[in-house]
Amino acid sequence: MESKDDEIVAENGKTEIPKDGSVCGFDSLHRLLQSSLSPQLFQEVSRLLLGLNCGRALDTIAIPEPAKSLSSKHDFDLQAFSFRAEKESLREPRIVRVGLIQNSIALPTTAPLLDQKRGIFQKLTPIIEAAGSSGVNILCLQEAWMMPFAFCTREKKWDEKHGEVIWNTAVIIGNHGNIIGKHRKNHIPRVGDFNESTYYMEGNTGHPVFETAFGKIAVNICYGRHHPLNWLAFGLNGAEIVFNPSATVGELSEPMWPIEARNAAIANSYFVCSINRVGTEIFPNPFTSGDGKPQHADFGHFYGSSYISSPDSSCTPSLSRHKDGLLISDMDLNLCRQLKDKWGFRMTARYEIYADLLARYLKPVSTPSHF
Ligand SMILES: NC(=O)NCCC(=O)O
Repeated sequence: MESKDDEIVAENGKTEIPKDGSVCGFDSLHRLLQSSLSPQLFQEVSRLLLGLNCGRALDTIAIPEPAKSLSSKHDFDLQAFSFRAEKESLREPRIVRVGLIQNSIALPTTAPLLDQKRGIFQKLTPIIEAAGSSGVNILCLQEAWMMPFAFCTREKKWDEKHGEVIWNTAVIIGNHGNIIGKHRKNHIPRVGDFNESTYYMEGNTGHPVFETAFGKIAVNICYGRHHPLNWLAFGLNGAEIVFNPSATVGELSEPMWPIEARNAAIANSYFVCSINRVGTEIFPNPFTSGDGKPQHADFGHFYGSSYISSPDSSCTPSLSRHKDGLLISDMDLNLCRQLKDKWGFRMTARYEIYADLLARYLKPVSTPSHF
């Protein structure tokens, strides 16, 4: 449901941010534009904002009735698109259907941990069923999807089983329930309230790419999206789709969100699937983060807005800024090779120069003996 009831500009001239996390009463910027502009203007604005895929706007996919009714019954955003590739003479299209789920937590952070986990499982069940009934081949959830993003308070309340080295790990599960592999988050943030380095260490799994029945996939966990060489490494290892399960808040990163993943998709000729959690999570004990802000108990608004970027620079509209959601997309993986051939970024790269620079940059500088 869309409403325009929220005031956008207050009497003092300052922009008011709606407290429900909507974009002035709309689910997303795209929906705001759609409702505010004439169809012709909206089409032109969408072309400029989202780009074109093989010269045309993305097609939407007809969503099966069972998925539609789950979305209206459980009030989650549901959108579906399709990225095409040019027809090739030697290869058949390689179309894979991907689903991304964004969600808020189900219970207050003060509820017993197991109840919280159960609550999230319960709210995710219909969304996962909608993905299944839509024929999704690969489904990705957000970072730390089964818990509040509690890595702000620096408190540690767990038993001795968790006392040793911990990593933030994404597990890749095959379509027979088998574990295909895992990836441990490479870059751990120390920014704003993201005090994650208190909890877990930098990953040691490198940049694995998993060869699945549906394509070569990799996972770049959240803050890793700010590191272009991290994206590059997944590309050099052969990824065709890189998932970026995230947890980030509006005040910190929202202007960066539509840019970084899209740029990575372009620069590395692969698809990027960006997922962010939804909602405001409030913790029992106020905390500070050494950034001069007064102590506070909430993490700010996790702004959802999950979306998919393609190697040809087109992207889907994003999911809701404040509601749970499922984004489905078909993608013809032949597009990765086609864009490599067109732009030749891999061929024209000067890796030897960068390798040399990095080797020199990493050499220890000699320090005076009195240090
Ligand atoms: N979860 C996480 O790494 N968040 C860091 C903040 C950001 O990268 O926007």
